[in-house]
Amino acid sequence: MHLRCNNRNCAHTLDLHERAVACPKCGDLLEVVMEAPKQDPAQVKRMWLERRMSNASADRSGVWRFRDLLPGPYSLEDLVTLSEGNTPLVHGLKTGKSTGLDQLFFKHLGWNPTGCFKDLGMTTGMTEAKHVGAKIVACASTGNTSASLAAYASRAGLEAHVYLPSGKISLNKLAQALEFGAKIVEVDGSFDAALDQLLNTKNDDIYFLNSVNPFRVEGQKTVIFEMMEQLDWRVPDVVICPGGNLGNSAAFSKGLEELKEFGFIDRLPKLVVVQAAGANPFAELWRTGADELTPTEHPETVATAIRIGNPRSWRKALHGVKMTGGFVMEVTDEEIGEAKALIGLDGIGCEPASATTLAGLRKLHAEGKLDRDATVVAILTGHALKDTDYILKAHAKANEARLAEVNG
Ligand SMILES: Cc1ncc(COP(=O)(O)O)c(C=O)c1O
Repeated sequence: MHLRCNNRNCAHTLDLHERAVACPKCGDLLEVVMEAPKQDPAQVKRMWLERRMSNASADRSGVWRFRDLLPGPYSLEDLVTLSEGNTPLVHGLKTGKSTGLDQLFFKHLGWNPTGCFKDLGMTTGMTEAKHVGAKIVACASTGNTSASLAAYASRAGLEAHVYLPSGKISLNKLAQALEFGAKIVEVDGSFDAALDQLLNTKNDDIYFLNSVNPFRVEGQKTVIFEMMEQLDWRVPDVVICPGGNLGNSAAFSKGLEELKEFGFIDRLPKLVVVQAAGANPFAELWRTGADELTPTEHPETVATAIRIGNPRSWRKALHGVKMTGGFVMEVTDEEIGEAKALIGLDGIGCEPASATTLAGLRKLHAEGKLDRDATVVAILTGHALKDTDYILKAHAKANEARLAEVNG
């Protein structure tokens, strides 16, 4: 197991535990090259299931339960875990009707310890940070990464610095970072400016934990393992997820590729990535077929978690979309709002960025592009309570409209 440059023309390799986020030769992102488990896939699947019955701390984690396909080995006592993962696949009822799908499932990653999918990559990233002796961990964030980093840093006994676009994140997420004891650095501008500022900080004591960190990707890919287990290893037709910095899409691609390569599954679901129309550089790249991504200079969307103009993991995500025969699309803020309301009425709820998935499916349904018999898994990335301001404003608006109707 080692690190390798993601640029296939470079393919420079490093030791697994070398402290680098980018390739020292060409600057591209790094990835962990995984080896096939020693046991055959059927045995490994059985072992993963058996661990669900165990009360050992490593097995209670819905990430570390899959440690046969994760970096390591770490001593199990050293894992920085909050029993993350173990999130359900929830059947979509009203949402299913609205998309004409009988087999629509939501994989709700918002039901993680800090209310967001970030915990899945943070447990692996923070474990590695501790392993290499880091003292300070840091990230730039649209809110959720900072909340997760702050929580896991506290567990690990490390100092957390979070770089946030000033006034541009949900207060609930800011409150979480404060609650978990992070040092907040406010940056004028967007998430992209915050990430640039952090990456230009010359402090060798800082260990970077944005999703470009290959160890974050490793934990995040276990979403695919858990989803496949929950579907009794019947491969769905479509996995659809929101796209911001594209860490998730990159991680899901890696998870799928490894499962296929190591003989756990024999085909791949289409990976569909949905962006908000005001922050859509990846959708534009897909539409135009360009070779390089052109960043969106002033990203704008109500889905603040994906208000990102320069997604760093676009090459990895593009590889996954192409490999699976999937595609990239965009939806408007209005479509996101309608979809979010429907997910709420299904008793599930999610934050605005997550609702891009249902918005995308509704759009595809309206265009006659969804097969009723398809099994579709929509990834919900954040909990409804992550952005209560959005909900209260939306309902105040709806109430005003109702009042206007009543008063003629
Ligand atoms: C709730 C939520 N959904 C989606 C995303 C986008 O994920 P990614 O950056 O991995 O594309 C984020 C990123 O912060 C998020 O917080």
